[in-house]
Amino acid sequence: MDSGPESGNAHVPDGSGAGMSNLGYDESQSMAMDQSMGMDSNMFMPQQPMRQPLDYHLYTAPLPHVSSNLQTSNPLHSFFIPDDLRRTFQARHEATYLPVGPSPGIPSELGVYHSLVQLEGPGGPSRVYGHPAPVYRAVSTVDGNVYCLRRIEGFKLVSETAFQAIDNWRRMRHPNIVGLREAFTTKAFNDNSLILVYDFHPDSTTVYDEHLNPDAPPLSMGRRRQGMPIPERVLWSYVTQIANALKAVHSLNLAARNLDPSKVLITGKNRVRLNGCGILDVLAYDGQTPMAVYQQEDLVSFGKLVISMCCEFFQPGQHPAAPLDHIARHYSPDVKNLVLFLISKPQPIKSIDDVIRMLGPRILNELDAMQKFEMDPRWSDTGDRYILKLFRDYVFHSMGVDGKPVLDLSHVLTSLNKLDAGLDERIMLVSRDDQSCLVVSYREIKACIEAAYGMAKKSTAVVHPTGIAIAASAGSAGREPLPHAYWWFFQIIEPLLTFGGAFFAMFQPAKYAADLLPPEVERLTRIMGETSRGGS
Ligand SMILES: Nc1ncnc2c1ncn2[C@@H]1O[C@H](COP(=O)(O)OP(=O)(O)OP(=O)(O)O)[C@@H](O)[C@H]1O
Repeated sequence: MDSGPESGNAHVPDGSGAGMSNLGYDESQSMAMDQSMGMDSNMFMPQQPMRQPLDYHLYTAPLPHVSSNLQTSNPLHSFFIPDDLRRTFQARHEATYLPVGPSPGIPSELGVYHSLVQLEGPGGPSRVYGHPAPVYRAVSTVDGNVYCLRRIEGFKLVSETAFQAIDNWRRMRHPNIVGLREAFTTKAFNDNSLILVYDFHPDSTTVYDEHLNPDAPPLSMGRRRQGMPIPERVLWSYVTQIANALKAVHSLNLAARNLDPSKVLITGKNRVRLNGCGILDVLAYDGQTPMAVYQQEDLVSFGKLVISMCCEFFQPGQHPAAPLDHIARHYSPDVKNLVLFLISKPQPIKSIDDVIRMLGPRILNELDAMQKFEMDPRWSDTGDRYILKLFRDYVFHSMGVDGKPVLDLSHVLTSLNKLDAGLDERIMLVSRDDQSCLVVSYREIKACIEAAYGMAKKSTAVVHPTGIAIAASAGSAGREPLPHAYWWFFQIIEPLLTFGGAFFAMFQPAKYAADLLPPEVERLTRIMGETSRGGS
């Protein structure tokens, strides 16, 4: 493993470079210029480049809505990603890659992690864990990804068996739980610390900070916190997602044990995830209490969490009469019934399944809100789309003779260029199960893409005006070098080809774009742009 801050930082350009280019700063070019002029860049440039804030005001606001405009008239702004979406990505990129100078007391390396940055200023002991529990952002040398490190200060491990639940937590992959990667102890901070490594969710906040904490730090880009009261619709959305997470946790014979507003992370619009899972399994390990006891405690804590989300005045330990009265006056009777069920004594025992049964129709609402479309699994297996699906595999998912994936950018570029030219050259497309085989020309594939794109344009403009913005930016052939435009096209339709579905009727740009524009895609796109400019 590398040691010392210098070699540790050698990994940073892989991740932070992507971020820097987003910020409009190309460090490599200026370095190259300095070197070609025989100068030592360190003489003239600070090691850490000064970062200029982005000129957010330069992004155009949406044009005024004109109701008489025909849907087909393609207003100018429909060709660009909506500004709020762009700002969200920008904020996430900054939160992930913004370089920060060395901080006192923070080691430059910690196991396979380097470039540690503390996410919040030093605080006192955590309300949930009893120990100071700062959170750091760090880059892994193993995969180059950014992770979130939770450090429990001043914790001395007495028995290795305290780690036995960690393996189960590591297996947990759930959309409403922050994934735990690993846990270890360290003396790198000059004390005994426990470190738990979680997935990093940039620009996230907690339910406590978003709704309950009047002194919460400001959000990025001047966004306002929602504060209290939490609208009933949002409350049910949170409750459904937390119940969903608890169901998964209890099914794996685990217990969350830290249901608290500060341990529910908001990682997107109304998307919540249980955070800090597994910490109390190590911290408060006794090796005797059966998991069922902790699971019953989870349900009571869940009830208290719902009360906290309804009444800001609720304090742990307070008698529930006043909060329940408040809930009865401000929310529908179902909320009060749910809370009463959760905090009352079990007879003989209650389970998360009972809660899910009580939520019944609310779960359907949540499902509706998340997937306002009819899934048609055969959509991508029929008609022109099937050819596109096979062509997508041919271009981007090549396999070697040994069955292993091969990433060959020249093959990608050549294929996209031929596609752009609409050559009569024929290629053989084979499905992944080797059961179908089609021989088609680039000209025919091009016609399929144009038909699919035209359909997307027509339908998304009617159903979701911003959908067309994504689709249009995917295929903005006039503004990008053409292979580049096709690249984007495939990035956008990738999940649609994979999952099927009447996507034209339900195109959810925020949902897809959030999944589709990760830094890796951006990095690859840049590489492609550079390769094609280099004339390969
Ligand atoms: N997995 C994560 N990814 C990204 N950011 C995270 C992650 N976990 C926590 N954070 C950030 O760290 C901040 C602090 O989280 P933490 O759980 O310490 O809350 P807290 O209110 O300080 O609670 P406590 O009283 O336990 O210290 C959160 O607001 C969030 O911005």
